Amino acid sequence: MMPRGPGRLWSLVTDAALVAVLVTLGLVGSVVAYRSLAQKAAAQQRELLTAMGQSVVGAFDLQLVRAVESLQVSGQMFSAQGAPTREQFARYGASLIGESSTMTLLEWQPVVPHARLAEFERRAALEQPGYRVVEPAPEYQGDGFVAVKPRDEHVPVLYSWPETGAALGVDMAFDPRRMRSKLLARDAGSPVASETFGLIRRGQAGPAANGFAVSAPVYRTARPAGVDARRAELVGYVAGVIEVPELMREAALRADANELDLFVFDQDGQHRLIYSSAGSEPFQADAADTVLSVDVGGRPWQLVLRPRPGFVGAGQDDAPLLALAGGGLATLVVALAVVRSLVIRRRLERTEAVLAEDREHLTNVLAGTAAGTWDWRIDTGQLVVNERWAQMLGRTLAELEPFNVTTWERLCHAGDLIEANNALKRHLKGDEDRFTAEFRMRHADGHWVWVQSTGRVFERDAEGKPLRLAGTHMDITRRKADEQRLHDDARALEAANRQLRDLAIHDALTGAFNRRHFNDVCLAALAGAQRGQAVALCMLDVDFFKAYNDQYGHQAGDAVLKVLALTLKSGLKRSTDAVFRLGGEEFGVIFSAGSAETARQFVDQLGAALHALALPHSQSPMKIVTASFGLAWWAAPTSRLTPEAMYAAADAALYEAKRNGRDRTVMRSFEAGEGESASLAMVR
Ligand SMILES: Nc1nc2c(ncn2[C@@H]2O[C@H](COP(=O)(O)OP(=O)(O)OP(=O)(O)O)[C@@H](O)[C@H]2O)c(=O)[nH]1
Repeated sequence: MMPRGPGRLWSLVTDAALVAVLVTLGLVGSVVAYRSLAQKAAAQQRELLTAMGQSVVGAFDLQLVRAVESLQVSGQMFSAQGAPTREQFARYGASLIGESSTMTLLEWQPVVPHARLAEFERRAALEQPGYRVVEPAPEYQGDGFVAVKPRDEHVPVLYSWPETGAALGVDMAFDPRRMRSKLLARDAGSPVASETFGLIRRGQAGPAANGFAVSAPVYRTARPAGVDARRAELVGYVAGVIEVPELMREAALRADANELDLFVFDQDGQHRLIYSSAGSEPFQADAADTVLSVDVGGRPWQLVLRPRPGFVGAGQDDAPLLALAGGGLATLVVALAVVRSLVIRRRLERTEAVLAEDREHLTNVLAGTAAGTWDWRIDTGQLVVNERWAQMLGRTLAELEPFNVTTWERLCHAGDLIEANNALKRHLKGDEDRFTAEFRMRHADGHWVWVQSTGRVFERDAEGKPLRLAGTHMDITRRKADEQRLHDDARALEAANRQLRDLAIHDALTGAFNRRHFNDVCLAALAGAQRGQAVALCMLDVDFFKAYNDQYGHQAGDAVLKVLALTLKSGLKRSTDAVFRLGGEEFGVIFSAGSAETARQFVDQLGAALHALALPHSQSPMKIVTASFGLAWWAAPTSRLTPEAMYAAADAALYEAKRNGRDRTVMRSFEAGEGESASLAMVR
C-alpha cells in the first residue's frame, strides 16, 4: 500500500534527501576531480614552462659563458704577455669576435693615471691620429664629447675591434656605474659584467643600443694573488661589449616559437627591466609567469616567461574543465535517472494501491454475492477457482485436486455440457460480448446444482487469439426451481383454462359442442363458404324419445344421447366438420359437401350408422332408436346468410321429416344465393 499522510511526506523527504546527497556527492566529486586535474595541469604547465625557460636560457647562456671565458683567457693572456699593441689586439679581436657573435666589440681599456694622461694621448695619437681621451657631454645623445675631466685614473678605450663605431678615446671612468663592474673585476681577478646602459658608439647618432660590458682585468704579472696585489698590478681591462637585443635574439625566437613572451630583469640593485619581447608594454606580474635566474658574468639576471593565449601547453587546461563538465553532466544524468525511477516507483505504488483497493472491493463484492470465481488459461487448460466455487458443490478445493478444466467437464451435467461449450465458442469467436451459460453440476451428496456461469476473455495474443478468460459461478438452483414451479403452474393454468373453454363450448353430457358454440362455428363455416365453398347444416331429433325415457328411464335416455353423439362424431369427414347438441334430444351437424348429392349421402350414412346400432325402442314403431334429419345445403352462400337463417332452414326441413313420419331425411338445397332451388326432398 502507498504510504499516506505523514508516512508519505516522510517518504518524499527521504527521496528528496537521496537525490540531494547524490547531486552533492556528484558535484563535490566533479569539483575535486577538476581541482586535482587543474593542479596537475598547472604543475605540468609549470614543468613545461621551466623546461622551455631552460631552453630559452640555453640559447644565450652558453655563448655568454664562452664570451666570459674568452675574456678571462684574454685577460690572463695579456697579463702574462704585457699590454697588447694595436696590431696584436686587432688580430686577437678579429679571431675572438669572429668566434663569438655575442660580443659586438672587444676593447682594450688601459688604466692611465691622470699625471700621465698627456703622455698617453701623445703616444696614442702617433698610432691613431687625432686620438684624444674624452667623455660624453652631459647632453650626450650618441654624439657630443667633451675633454675629459681630471680624475685620479682614466680608463680610456685605446683599441677596439672592430674600430667602426667603437668608443675610442672615451674614458670609462666618467661613469661610476661602468667603473663598478671593472673595479669588482680588478679585485676578483676575473671578468665581471656591468649593468646595462646605453652603449656609447662614436660616430653613430641616434638612440644608443642597450647593452653591457664584461670587463676582464689585465695585470702586469700573471695571476697576482690578493686584492692589494691586483690593485697594484692592474694595467687595464679587456672589455667585451654585448648588446642585449643581440644577446637575446635567439632566446626571443625560441620563446616566440613556443608562444611565450620573454622579459629580462637585472636584479643587482634595483629590479630593472632590460629586455622585453612584448614591445613597450609596461610589465605587470602575472600568476602564469615562470621565473628563472641566470648568472650573467657575475650579475644576477631574472628571466620571466609568460605564456601567450596560443601557448602550446594551454590546451591541457581543457581536461579539468571537461572533467568538471563531464562530472556535472554525469551527476545530472544520474540525478535525473534516480528522480525518474523514484517517479516510476511512486506511480507503481499508486497503481498498487488502486489495485489493492479494487481487489478488496472485488473480494467484498464477491463475498456479498456468494459468487465462485474462475480463471482459465485456454492454452494450458489450467483452471484456477476460489474456495466458494468448490463450496457451491459441497466440496473443498483440496478434494478436487488435481484441478484443471476437465474437472469442470467431469462435474458438469452431460445434457448441459454441449450448450455450455457452444456458448463458450460463440464468445471466443466474438459473436457474443460475454460468455453466459446455465448448467447443472454434481453436488457431493449426489444432487444437481444449477450454476450460472458468466465471464469474458481478458487476455489475447498479438493476433487477437484469446489466451485467458475469467468469470463467476452463481448458484441458481433456487431460481431454477422457482422457474420450474412457475412453468408448471402456467401449464396447469393453461390446462384449466382450456378445460373451462371446453366446458363453455361443449355439452357436458355428450361432449358435443353446445348451442352457444353453434353460432361461432356457423360463422367460421360461412367465412370459408364465402371463399366459394358449399356449406351444409343437418339437424336431427330422436324419434319418440319421451316414450323412450318413459320406457327405459332417463339415464338410459342419456346413454342413448351419448351414443348418438359418438356415432355422429365418428361419421365426420373433415376437421372443420362439427357436431352440436342444440337442445334436449336435438343435434346439429355442420359439414362441408361439394354437392347436394354428397351432402345427402353423408346424412344417409349418419342415419345408417344409427340404424346399425339397433338400440331397442319398444315404444317406437321402428322398434329401434331412430332419428329424423333435416338437411339444408347451400351451393354458394352469400354474406347475407346467417347462422340463424341456416338454423331455420334446417329446422324447417327437420320439421318436415317429423311430419312426414320420422326416421327419414328431408333436404333443402340452395343452388344459388339464398333462394331455395330444390323443394323438400324426402330421402328416406
Ligand atoms: N333422458 C333424457 N331425456 C331428455 C333429455 N332432454 C329432453 N329429454 C326428453 O325428451 C323428450 C322429448 O319429447 P318430445 O319433445 O315430446 O318428443 P318425442 O317424444 O321424442 O316425440 P317426437 O320428437 O315427436 O318423435 C322429453 O320427454 C324430454 O324429457 C335428456 O337430456 N335426457
